[in-house]
Amino acid sequence: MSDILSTLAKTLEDRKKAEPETSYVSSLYAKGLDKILEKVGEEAFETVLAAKNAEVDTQQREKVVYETADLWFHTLVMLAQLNIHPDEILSELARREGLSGIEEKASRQP
Ligand SMILES: N=c1c2ncn([C@@H]3O[C@H](COP(=O)(O)OP(=O)(O)OP(=O)(O)O)[C@@H](O)[C@H]3O)c2ncn1[C@@H]1O[C@H](COP(=O)(O)O)[C@@H](O)[C@H]1O
Repeated sequence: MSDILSTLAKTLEDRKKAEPETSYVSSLYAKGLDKILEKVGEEAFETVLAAKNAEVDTQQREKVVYETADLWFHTLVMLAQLNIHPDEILSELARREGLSGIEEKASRQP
């Protein structure tokens, strides 16, 4: 796992013990899963919008990076709230490596 992802995962875990007044992450935990999911949905929408704009205006590229970072960050908060470590997602991606999406779909039970 990249260093930054690993460090962030640890920070998100530590924030479970912090006060909501002093930490944005703790304030999200305190508001609960529904609020975190609302943020994930909001950031996903903003990412899609930025990507669509970047298709016609290459100067919007930075906005895609910024919004995707917001989306990944809030997704990591969601995982932390559910006690799922990002390593589990990376392991799943590693498991799928080399497995063609077309073949995998064709092998699914009807
Ligand atoms: N990577 C991030 C990160 N990315 C985005 N954000 C915050 O996410 C929020 C999302 O922006 P919005 O404009 O949608 O938020 P908002 O309008 O305040 O939200 P609502 O009130 O509408 O829900 C902003 O407050 C950003 O500052 C982040 N906050 C924290 N981190 C990381 O998390 C660590 C712990 O943060 P704290 O818990 O705040 O110490 C930090 O050291 C960083 O490494």
